[in-house]
Amino acid sequence: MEMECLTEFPHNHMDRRPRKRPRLGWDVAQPPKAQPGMLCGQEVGNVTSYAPSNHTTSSLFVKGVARNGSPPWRDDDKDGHYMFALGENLTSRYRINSKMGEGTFGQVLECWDRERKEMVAIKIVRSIKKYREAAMIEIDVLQQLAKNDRNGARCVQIRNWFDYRNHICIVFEKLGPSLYDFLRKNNYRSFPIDLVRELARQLLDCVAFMHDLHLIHTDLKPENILLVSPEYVKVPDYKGSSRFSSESSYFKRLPKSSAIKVIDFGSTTYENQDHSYIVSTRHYRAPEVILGLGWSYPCDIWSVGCILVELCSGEALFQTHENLEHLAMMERVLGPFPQHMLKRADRHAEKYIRRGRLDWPEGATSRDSIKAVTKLPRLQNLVMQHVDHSAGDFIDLLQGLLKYDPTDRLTAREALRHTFFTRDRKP
Ligand SMILES: Nc1ncnc2c1ncn2[C@@H]1O[C@H](COP(=O)(O)OP(=O)(O)OP(=O)(O)O)[C@@H](O)[C@H]1O
Repeated sequence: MEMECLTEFPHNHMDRRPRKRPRLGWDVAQPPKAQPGMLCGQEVGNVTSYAPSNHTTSSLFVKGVARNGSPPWRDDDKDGHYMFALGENLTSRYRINSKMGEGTFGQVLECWDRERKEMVAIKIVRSIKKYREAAMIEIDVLQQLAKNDRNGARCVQIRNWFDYRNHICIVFEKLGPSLYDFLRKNNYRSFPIDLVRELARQLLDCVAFMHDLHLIHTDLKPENILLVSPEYVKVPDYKGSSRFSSESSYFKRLPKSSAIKVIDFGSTTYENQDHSYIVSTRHYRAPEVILGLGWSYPCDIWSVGCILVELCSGEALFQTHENLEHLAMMERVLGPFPQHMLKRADRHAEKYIRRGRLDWPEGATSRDSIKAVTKLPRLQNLVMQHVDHSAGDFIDLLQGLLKYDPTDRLTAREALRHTFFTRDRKP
């Protein structure tokens, strides 16, 4: 089999399913006030020496500009994002190399750490009170995860954090592309089932680890699962190619290593907190969240179920932006909701329910919406379209992860004992 080995996975973010806001270029505002890089945080992990790196010596200045110091002060953009130029410093310790991503909380920059002599990923949180506060909770969670995960193999490792010009900055080990980046670059081709199994095992292991610590991630999605390495191979793939296909569609990419880590603990919550508000990114949101029934650990398990279907089919399972359509899609793929869940729906969700059943298709907003729901296959058929072997085990696992009633849903530990993982498979 012909294989081409490549190393770099580009981080460009054009997306036909845009969930992250595309960012425009930054402008340069320049009040003269230059502020030194203020390092208020603490080194995290097994680094023994820590020296604040906010001092610069005259030898580092070139024509009055601190080569190893901080750039002149600039205003943030209107959303509170930090403005930067590639190549300049973020404190004297870190040099900005490229932009890796952006989310609701801020931007993630690839930076060179002069002290540890390695590339790191730094999340620069927006200078807005609620995001700063959420970042402090994320730091707390990251430190707790690091303390309990000795090998640091499941969750991204925090290296350091500091408060710089009113932006909380969290320094992470640098990881590779997200599973979503990978699917997108692969023209949304599915992953082979043996790879899905490896990814599923690690993801469930991470979720079980977090749940044991009484933590609920609440935002599991392919964007928040990163491959550790950017390396991939190209293998021939003639499935679905036509004579009009471009050459790239005859090949598909496969990661060289299946190792993954979970990121983004900005929405992580403790089990004993109030769980009535809306959580999760739409496509991965559990029915109890939509129906306002309250949620707990099982909402992560539902997200894992949706993610695994997406990895095996290449496409998000519930591509919708609307509650009633979303619930109707669930019924199409998984069968009718239990009456007792619809009866308990809160006041906001009552409008989707009529005489004890979902108000569908009567309540649909358009014909297109009805079409989008009707074209969805049953779960079994969807999996059978993409999986040749292990389909039975995989379907059974998914049915356990996607149980409507959260109390019936598999726990992460139960899922790890499922025959999809344990059955002896001779090569
Ligand atoms: N350690 C890392 N290594 C490489 N890339 C990273 C790392 N951490 C984050 N990224 C990239 O930056 C993006 C945004 O990161 P993250 O999800 O933590 O930000 P966020 O603002 O909390 O996002 P969200 O809007 O999903 O809450 C990720 O999708 C990923 O592409």
